[in-house]
Amino acid sequence: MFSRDIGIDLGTANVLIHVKGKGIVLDEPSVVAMDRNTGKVLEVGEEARRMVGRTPGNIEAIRPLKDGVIADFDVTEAMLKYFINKINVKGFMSKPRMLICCPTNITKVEQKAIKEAAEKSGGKKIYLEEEPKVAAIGAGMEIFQPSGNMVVDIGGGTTDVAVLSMGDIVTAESIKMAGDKFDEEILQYVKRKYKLLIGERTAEDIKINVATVFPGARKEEIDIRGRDMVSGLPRTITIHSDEVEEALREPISLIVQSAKSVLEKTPPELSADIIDRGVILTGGGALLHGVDQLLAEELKVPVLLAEEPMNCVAKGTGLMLDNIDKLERSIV
Ligand SMILES: Nc1ncnc2c1ncn2[C@@H]1O[C@H](COP(=O)(O)OP(=O)(O)OP(=O)(O)O)[C@@H](O)[C@H]1O
Repeated sequence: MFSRDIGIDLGTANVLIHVKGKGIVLDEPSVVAMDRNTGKVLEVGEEARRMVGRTPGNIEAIRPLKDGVIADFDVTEAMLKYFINKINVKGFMSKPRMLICCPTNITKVEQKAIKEAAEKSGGKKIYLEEEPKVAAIGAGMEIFQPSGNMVVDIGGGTTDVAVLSMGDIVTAESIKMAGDKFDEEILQYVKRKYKLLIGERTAEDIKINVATVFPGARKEEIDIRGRDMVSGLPRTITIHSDEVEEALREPISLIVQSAKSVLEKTPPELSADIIDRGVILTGGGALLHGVDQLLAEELKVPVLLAEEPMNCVAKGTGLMLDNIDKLERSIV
């Protein structure tokens, strides 16, 4: 018999759904393709992502969550319902309880709206939880002990830095600098340096395949294609790791600064624990080459990359659902 509780990581870049007793059952990009004229949803998730930058005039591929906030609420609601229905085609979950992790900076009105959307998708009771806390739990940190744990969660839209103790956030910061902005910086760099226009997907390929943020730590190169800004014709160039390191130097320094400022506000006893336990990196952006090395050098504490960093929040919702009856009192 299947359990009825589900956990949802409603991310800027990806949505993951964890069903109690089954694990992660859905992992899809947060993209919706719509017909501009009729407002009809055409595709959701991976199929819609393939269309980004390749749609004809009447079709639009939308990312409804941007910069860690909900940019288009109706589309977010449609996407959430689509994914919940997708995992529940056989109707095995009637009236599940849902634990949803959504961007940190959303307003009370948006929180209420997400709850309503989840209720309309069949949820019996909806809980919302803060992302860094769930990411830390999913990364295996013992956050319920009276000791300091620090997590840096680098997603698509936001980076959340938090120090947790006894199950709660002690100090935290959330900045709108994460994976999407890295792509944008790479795109702008190629435009400036080579007068070549490239798409978001190409910029992401560069980031994943050749980028590093630790000077000299990676020596790769990749051929990329785009449109020459002068001739208007397609052109291929080769881009090297060192160039991408230069392009990402400023954006990554904002993440380093944010982590430093959280450490500066952390009570000394907890700081001492962080020296012993290290900082844990979660989120897809944590996979960016050299982030762990750079943070370790700058913060002067050990920095460890979580196992499967992109799944930490979804795994964390699963662990929280195991204790949901105990947690009911403490979460919204
Ligand atoms: N190997 C990699 N190297 C660098 N970046 C990567 C890698 N793999 C994935 N990413 C980036 O991780 C980001 C997505 O991470 P994740 O799924 O954790 O975000 P999210 O939870 O949807 O976002 P948010 O937490 O901001 O709402 C994307 O920007 C993606 O390009």
